[in-house]
Amino acid sequence: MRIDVVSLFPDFIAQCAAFGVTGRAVERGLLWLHGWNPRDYAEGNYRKVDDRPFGGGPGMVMLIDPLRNALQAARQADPAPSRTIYLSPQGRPLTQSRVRELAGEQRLVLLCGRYEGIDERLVAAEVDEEISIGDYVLSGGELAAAVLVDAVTRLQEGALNDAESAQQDSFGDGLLDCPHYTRPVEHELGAVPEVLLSGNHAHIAAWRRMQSLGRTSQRRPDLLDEQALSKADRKLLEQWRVEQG
Ligand SMILES: COc1ccccc1CNc1ccc(C(N)=O)cn1
Repeated sequence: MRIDVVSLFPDFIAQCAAFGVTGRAVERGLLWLHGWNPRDYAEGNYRKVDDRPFGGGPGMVMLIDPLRNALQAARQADPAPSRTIYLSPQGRPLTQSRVRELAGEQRLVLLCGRYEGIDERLVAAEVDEEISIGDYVLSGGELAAAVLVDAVTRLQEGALNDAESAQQDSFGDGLLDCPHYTRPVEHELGAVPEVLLSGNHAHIAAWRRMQSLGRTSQRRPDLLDEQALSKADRKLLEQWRVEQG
């Protein structure tokens, strides 16, 4: 997958992606990242990229033309069609199911705003969709873009090894993950749940599913509402609630 990022800090995303799973994906040629700086496409010797907001108010707004020129340069850099996404608090909340859809695209062009945002005429004319990574305000869209890059890269074929993709699946099933434990068995902070030491894989799988269901019902009941629970799941959840007391 090729991802072009239009940002005043074009190397930001590439540096975020340079580690771990995404770094490996870049090395394996599964992810191709390129940054485009609107300042390189700005007029005048001050290379102006922002200006005062019409109607008054604090802060600055990003100008149309430097962004538009950078977006066009990014799109023209590769013949494959691309989808332009603007990361903003006004966007549609990003979910794993949306990540799965975007991971299937050949190309994404990510537009990162700074200051108070971007002239709305550019958004209306050049943006295919606005996405928010959560209900909070950041100093720029770059961190949100880096989150999206990470999430879609993990789903590229060959990006994860077997253990990592199994982990991804346990999250991807729409429930919160179960608790995890490792050595030592005994610790001043407590012991490891017996079932995990039993070697009984059916019991372990049932316990993990029960923990995922219980945690989801306790912490994110909204996610549970979306799940059509099987009879077995409802039984496990009931058992978890009894054990919780
Ligand atoms: C004041 O900042 C802006 C105002 C308008 C647009 C973009 C920005 C850049 N900041 C962002 C970007 C994305 C998210 C998110 N929740 O996805 C949060 N902040």
